[in-house]
Amino acid sequence: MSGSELSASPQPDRHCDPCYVEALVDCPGSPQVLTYRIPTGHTIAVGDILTVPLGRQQVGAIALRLTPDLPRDLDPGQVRAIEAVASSSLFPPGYWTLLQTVADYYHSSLMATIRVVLPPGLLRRSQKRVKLLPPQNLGPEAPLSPLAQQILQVLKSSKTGDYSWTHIQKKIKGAAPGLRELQRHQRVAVYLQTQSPTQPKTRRVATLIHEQPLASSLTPRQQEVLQFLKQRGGELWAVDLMGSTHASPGLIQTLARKGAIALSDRETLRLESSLMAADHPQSLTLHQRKALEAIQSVQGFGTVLLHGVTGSGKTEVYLQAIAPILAAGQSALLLVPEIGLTPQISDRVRARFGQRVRVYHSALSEGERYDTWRVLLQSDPQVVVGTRSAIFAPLGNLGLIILDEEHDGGYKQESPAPCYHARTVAHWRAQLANCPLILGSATPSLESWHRVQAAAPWPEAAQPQPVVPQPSPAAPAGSALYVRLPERVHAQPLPPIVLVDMRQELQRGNRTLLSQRIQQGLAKLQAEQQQGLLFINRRGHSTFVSCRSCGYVVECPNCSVSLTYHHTHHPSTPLLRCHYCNHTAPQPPKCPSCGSPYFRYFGSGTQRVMEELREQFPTLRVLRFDSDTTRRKGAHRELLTRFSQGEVDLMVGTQMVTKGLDIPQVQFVGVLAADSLLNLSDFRASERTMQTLLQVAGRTGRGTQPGQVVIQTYNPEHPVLQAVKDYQFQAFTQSELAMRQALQYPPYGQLLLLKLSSPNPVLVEQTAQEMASLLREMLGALWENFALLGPAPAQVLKVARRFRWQILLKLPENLEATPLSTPLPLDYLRSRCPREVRLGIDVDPLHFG
Ligand SMILES: Nc1ncnc2c1ncn2[C@@H]1O[C@H](COP(=O)(O)OP(=O)(O)OP(=O)(O)O)[C@@H](O)[C@H]1O
Ligand SMILES: [Zn+2]
Ligand SMILES: [Zn+2]
Repeated sequence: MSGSELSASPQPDRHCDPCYVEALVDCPGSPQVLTYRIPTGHTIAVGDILTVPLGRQQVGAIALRLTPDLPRDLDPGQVRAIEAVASSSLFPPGYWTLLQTVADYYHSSLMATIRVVLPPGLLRRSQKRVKLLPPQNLGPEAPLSPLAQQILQVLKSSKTGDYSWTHIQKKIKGAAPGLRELQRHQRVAVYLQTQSPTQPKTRRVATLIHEQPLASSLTPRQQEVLQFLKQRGGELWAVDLMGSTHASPGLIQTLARKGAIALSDRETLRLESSLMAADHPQSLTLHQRKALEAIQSVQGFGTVLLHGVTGSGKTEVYLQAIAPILAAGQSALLLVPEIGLTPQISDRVRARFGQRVRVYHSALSEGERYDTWRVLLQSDPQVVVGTRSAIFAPLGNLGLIILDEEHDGGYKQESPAPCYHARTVAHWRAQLANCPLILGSATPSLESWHRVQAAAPWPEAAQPQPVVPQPSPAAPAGSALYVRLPERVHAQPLPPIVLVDMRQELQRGNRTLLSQRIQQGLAKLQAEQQQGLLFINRRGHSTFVSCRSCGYVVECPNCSVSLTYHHTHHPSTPLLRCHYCNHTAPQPPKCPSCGSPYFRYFGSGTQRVMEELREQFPTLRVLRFDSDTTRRKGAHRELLTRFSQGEVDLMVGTQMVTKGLDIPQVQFVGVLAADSLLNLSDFRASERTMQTLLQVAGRTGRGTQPGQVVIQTYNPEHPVLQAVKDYQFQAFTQSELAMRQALQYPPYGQLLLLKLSSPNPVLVEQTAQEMASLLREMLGALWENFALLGPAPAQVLKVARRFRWQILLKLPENLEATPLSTPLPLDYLRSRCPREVRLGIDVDPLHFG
């Protein structure tokens, strides 16, 4: 299997007999591919989880390849047989091709890919167990050796007559011959138990049987509880019934005794679910209808870039595109870039499709992930809503993939390897499933924009050609459609954007964080019963703390960055925290260097703004929404509900407030320091600024009133800010693309970042230099326009006591979603890397820190 052969492989032959299997074995330390014999009578398919012998242990393995022949160098006598198939049919067809493609393209191993993708514990060891068999009356029992009798004694001491083999071995030295003897005499059975990572969870369910049981009469209170149960469809979890009716467990028991209800334990899957009022498809606007038609015109694989301004009703288009897929018995995947967006979107999807909706993201517990995986494997049509890892959800019959906010950096995995981008993987997955891929955004990425540039906008475009699954993962040019939703659903105007020059504010004597315009906006909120959002690019209190007399800055002992001041609420101790390694220390009362008690706080994080708001607007009800306040499970949903129900006037937050919120009462959006977005030393800074600002602006004016956006900056003439002010997305994109082309940055060339780190600062620098010259030599011969930038120390040289260097490769071809045509000598580089130096590879990197 190689990355360039991307076609769904047919289900492997299940009757390969006799034959061998190459299995990826979960060896301690590093996984290996080993060959095993398949005992006659066993059938195995690629992807089955196996239990195989390794040394004296039984370990987990995944069947990778079935083969009739042994490799020459293996002696058939030495090849061991697999012990058992622990579970089969765990993966949909084509799934292994997808994983192999990911591993190849991102220069990672298949095992690393599997670890990122599969629910943890799927490969966990199965356990060999021994159990007593009931005595058989086959005449006089044969005499047993003392060793065998000893084993029997141990087994008899167990209530269930059953122990793990490890336990028996611990009790009795050299027990193996005894066990064989007992097996021969059919006194014991040896079996394998796969350790399910979690036990199935059961819950008590109450089911209505008789409203008026004949045998005995019911009290009014009991009738009341029954009525409630009836209204809710006749079946509820017992805890929910008690919770909603305030009935005691005793009352529920009585109802069961009287024959009015039945109580039973039912296995529950740990799946998120909430009761949703059902909703119905909206009648589409003209633009939405055209977009839907375009999507439905795609036969087989093809991409559709849905470019719809904020509030244009993209979600409704997604929902109506999903409906016929489900009706046809297929499943759909809907991805969002950030976990904070899953409650909002999954609520909307559930309201439409009810119980067929599953939520899948990495913050699920081990048990939840495992359970969801099990449910997804059933063939029912389902909708999976999730973050980037959900692109690997094991749906068999996939009919549609949608990436909402496709431009968002949250789709890129930073660590651990493989550093995949869900959009790139989505292309491959859609291709394998031969289904459409919708990329939706108000501010498409330059990558996606570039891809469809050649395509004329629908419906002027020529009818897209029927798409045959392509042998190469690159999207065939003919199947990329571009569809626009140019206006909001009720044709509301986009909110006007005002740039405020903070230099002038200072001249006028305003030294606070809030310009006059923002102050005015906030002052109106309560009076007019409206809500507002305040966006700050940073969390925490301030970027750093320094001594007023000597300038000393408190730094992280492990990383070369200053610590950030955190002060959640008043009586709590102010803390200094490192945003790289999470090192935390109390704020020192005196300067460690000169002893002065006076400190200065630079920058403006969410906490600092909260304090300033409290001083200037004491009655304003403010909510903080950032990664500090949303750490708890369920916190996102809770805070958003409080906000959407009008319990607060203003929400202050980081990136999280910029996306997805659809609340008509939001009439005001303030952006505190636009410059902090622009000044990132990254070639994508302009693109990201544009996207972030247009997204956050789009949160307002979604009701009947136009809304207002105020952006504070020290640099109002900046071309990006000017483009934002006039909503000149297209013009901006064109000029940005021209610049990228001139510099051969993506989407015109491909980047590859080699990241080296080591506790030894000298060694890591030396290794980086050596690798750079090796690469220059080897790649320079291959590509004329190839460029190697660096080696250079990473922006933050030291993180968690490791020194970091990097090498950036700029490769000339437009290779997004195409495995490199020329293999890089990365394995060779890895082999040249000293043990103390770690080498990480980031293909198509988004962050260069
Ligand atoms: N055809 C329609 N008729 C009436 N209301 C609609 C229609 N389509 C969408 N809406 C409503 O318009 C609002 C905005 O839609 P939606 O949130 O889907 O926009 P969006 O394009 O996803 O926005 P954003 O990119 O800003 O998140 C929602 O409240 C939605 O219920
Ligand atoms: Zn000092
Ligand atoms: Zn640190």
